[in-house]
Amino acid sequence: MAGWNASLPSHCASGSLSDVRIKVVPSTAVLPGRAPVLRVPQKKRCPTAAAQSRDRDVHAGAASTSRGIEWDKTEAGTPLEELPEPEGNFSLPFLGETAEFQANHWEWAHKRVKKFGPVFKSNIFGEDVIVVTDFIGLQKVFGGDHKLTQWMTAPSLEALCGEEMMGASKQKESHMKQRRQQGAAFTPDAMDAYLPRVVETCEEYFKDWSAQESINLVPAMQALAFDFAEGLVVGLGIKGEEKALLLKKWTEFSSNTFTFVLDLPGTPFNKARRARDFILDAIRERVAAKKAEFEAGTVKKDTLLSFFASAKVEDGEALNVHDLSMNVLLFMFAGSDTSRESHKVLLGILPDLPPTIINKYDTASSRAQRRNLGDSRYCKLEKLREEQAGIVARHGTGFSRTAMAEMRYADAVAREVLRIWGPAEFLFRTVKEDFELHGKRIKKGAVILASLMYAKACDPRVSAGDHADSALPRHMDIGRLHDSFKPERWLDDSNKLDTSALATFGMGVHFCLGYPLYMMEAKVLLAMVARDYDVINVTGSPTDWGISPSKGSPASDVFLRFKPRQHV
Ligand code: HEM
Repeated sequence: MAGWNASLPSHCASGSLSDVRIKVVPSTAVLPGRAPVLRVPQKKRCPTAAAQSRDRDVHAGAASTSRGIEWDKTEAGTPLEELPEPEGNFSLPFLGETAEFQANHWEWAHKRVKKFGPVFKSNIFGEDVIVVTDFIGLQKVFGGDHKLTQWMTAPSLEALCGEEMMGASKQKESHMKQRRQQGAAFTPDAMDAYLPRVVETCEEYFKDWSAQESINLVPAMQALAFDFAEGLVVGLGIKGEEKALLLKKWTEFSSNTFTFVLDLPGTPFNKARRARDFILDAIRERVAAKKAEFEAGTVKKDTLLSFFASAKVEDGEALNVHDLSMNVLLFMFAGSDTSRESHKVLLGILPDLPPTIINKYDTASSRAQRRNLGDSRYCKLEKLREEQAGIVARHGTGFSRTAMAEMRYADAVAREVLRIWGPAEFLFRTVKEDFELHGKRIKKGAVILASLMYAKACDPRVSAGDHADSALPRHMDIGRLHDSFKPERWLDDSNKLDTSALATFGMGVHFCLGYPLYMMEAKVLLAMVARDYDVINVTGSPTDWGISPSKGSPASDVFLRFKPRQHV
């Protein structure tokens, strides 16, 4: 869901922050293998130990996420009241720095980090915010969730998705309970149950795409992500006009969720509210049927809804049809826009993958052959193909938990795409208690804008200093895949890269529940391309991905051709 998290939609540009606050939803349950874990230290340490640990953290960067952080309120033993507040400017009255921030998030942050350090003040969307730009800050902010900080979202999203449900994310007890319940839909067994549908959906789309001369990337990914979300969350099984109408209503809903809460005919909020009601009507019967199936003991657990219906009852509290419907709405919202944005880049960059990933095929003669062919637009997927060839030889062409687990290179490709161009650029929190960050006092009541994107840009595990002179460092530059795109870094344990390095799925207790589901979709997509297709960019010009993931990316239409090839 593009709105759960990070990047603000452009139509929110001029509102006040209280009208556009980012979203996010519920849940703790079963997190994927190397999800970032934030541990609370047992006791406060002396200033020297704290300083040494800080140095270690600076050098280890986000790697420290995986072994826990120190989020005592004061780091150096100085009383909080004596610490200075972060520096920064508010720029123009009312407008603050919104325009500069929106024009280019990288440059805006980079200039200020150089001047004020990694935590600074700004004014965005009419509100004073404290901007946090490095992993140490992210660890403190997200590690402090429910204690130092509190999750926040836009009032409009809260109104549309149910205040009781959204409000649960703000309080520790209700959030943890919600997360336990919802987490039942994201266990490895649940993932097994979703896999056939993911495979079937991908097969249908590839069949359709390969029958066409070319597909327009953005609308194609919109349809695919909606099908994934609808099919996996609720499983209506609708086709044709009925599905097209639901997608239309879904688009009306999701593109108008961050707005002023003004329910008058013609307002964006009104459009979103009406679309929401249409969707709830469309799913209500299905939801009621699933609940009845569960009560009769005949439920087949193959969608998130079926797990929610079961888990809630197993937890001692049966969810009624309305609550289940709101869960469905929320999870479709959480999963569809974010996945759409990510799949778009995942498939969109394939024709431009650099030969550096080719491995043993990247010989002098193959390079010469490519030069002779003179067609640099042909997708260079050899290393992925090689991995798939091995998996098919060992497990056959079907997809199983074991086969998926062996797709390590596909996993690394998906991660590397998200690291460079993850859809969640930033998240918001409110401050519950004063605390110290980088020697500054962060005061209760402040609003924090945590820049996931900038933190990734200066991640010392990846950056190796190439961030010093340029706002957009080479390792994050999607326009220079030869320099930036290195899936191999995820396979080398000495890099200490864990899921925190993606940042785009958040961190700590609100870490994205849908992460394993997204990765499953991404790996099946990559596996099918690698096995069966050449991907050719037929746009006529190289893809311009734009300034940042949330800024109308790609900048113009991209047309891809999926050309069937010989089986590996
Ligand atoms: C590439 C795809 C995705 C991205 C980039 C993404 C990003 C995020 C981020 C950044 C957060 C944390 C927000 C915060 O801490 O304020 C989050 C939370 C969440 N995401 Fe995702 N998400 C993706 C896919 C999904 C999918 C497919 C689902 C489910 C179908 C999902 C469900 C959730 C839920 C339920 C939460 C709330 C967890 C909590 O608050 O405890 N996400 N997501």
